[in-house]
Amino acid sequence: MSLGKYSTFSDNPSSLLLFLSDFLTFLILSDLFHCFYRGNAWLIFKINVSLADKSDELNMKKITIAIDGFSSCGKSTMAKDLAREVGYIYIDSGAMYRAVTLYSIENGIFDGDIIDTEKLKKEIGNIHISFRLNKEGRPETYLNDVNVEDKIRSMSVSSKVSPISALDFVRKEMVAQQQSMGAKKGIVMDGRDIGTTVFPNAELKIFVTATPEIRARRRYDELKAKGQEASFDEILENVKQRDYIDQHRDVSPLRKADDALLLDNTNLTIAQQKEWLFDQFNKVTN
Ligand SMILES: Nc1ncnc2c1ncn2[C@@H]1O[C@H](COP(=O)(O)OP(=O)(O)O)[C@@H](O)[C@H]1O
Ligand SMILES: Nc1ccn([C@H]2C[C@H](O)[C@@H](COP(=O)(O)OP(=O)(O)O)O2)c(=O)n1
Repeated sequence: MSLGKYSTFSDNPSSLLLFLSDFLTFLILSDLFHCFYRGNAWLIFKINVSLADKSDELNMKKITIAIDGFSSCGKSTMAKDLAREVGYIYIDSGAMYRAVTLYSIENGIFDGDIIDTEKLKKEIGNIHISFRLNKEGRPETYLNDVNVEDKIRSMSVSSKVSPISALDFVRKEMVAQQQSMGAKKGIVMDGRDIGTTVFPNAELKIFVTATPEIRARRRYDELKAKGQEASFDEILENVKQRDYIDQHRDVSPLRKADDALLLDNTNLTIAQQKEWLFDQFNKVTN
């Protein structure tokens, strides 16, 4: 039997070296081939996975998320976090009622605590509210193209916003604007009536609550951190008053939608409530 060029090991010992060197070359080449093949296979796998990811992204069902609850319990904090992470639009519906209140204060619609409803009704069409991202990517509220983000959080607005938001024609206008903002889904909106009136078919509804004292403490800390004048007792009183007015008004009173999940975050940190909300989002979307 011919062993070709290796047939004469015994005759020529150098042929053994030749055989070993060829064998080694074969091993190296086969290893290289393997690496190359596996490398390409890995690359193809990665391309497929990322294409699948992309198509998942493109086909992913966008949902509507409604977060309602009592004043100052952390609704917008959790809503903003979720919206940023999942690439949804975030709308603070309370900011819209606050902007209408600021407009009313600045345009002679208030006489003390009395509201000139006829004047406001005539002017409601002149009130244009929009949200724009600031340099840090956080949404800020604009009233007729003027940034009013800080002004609308002041105590003078907080103390007048509940009666303004109880007016039916104000609510009708705001709800219409909110519904058009959420027409394409992929939105997180927080407020008082989002799960009950604005988006009754929202796929995920959350109702947040915490004790009035802890909510007042959170708001107090926030105002202090911004360097604004604040009295804890005044804030606590305002929180309680607004809870009452918001729950007892005729139009869209604050209440938990039957299909909303209840979250009492009195003893939760911001990170814990964020994690809880993400879990709920994943349950609905996966
Ligand atoms: N779980 C929490 N623990 C402590 N502070 C919180 C928590 N959630 C929110 N906050 C803080 O409380 C304040 C009110 O929160 P915010 O999200 O504006 O409430 P809401 O939108 O319900 O009025 C903010 O300063 C926020 O940073
Ligand atoms: N969807 C909404 C959102 C807010 N409101 C009203 C009731 C609230 O007292 C005011 C202010 O809302 P906002 O969410 O800014 O109030 P807090 O941040 O919780 O203090 O607006 C409402 O009636 N309906």
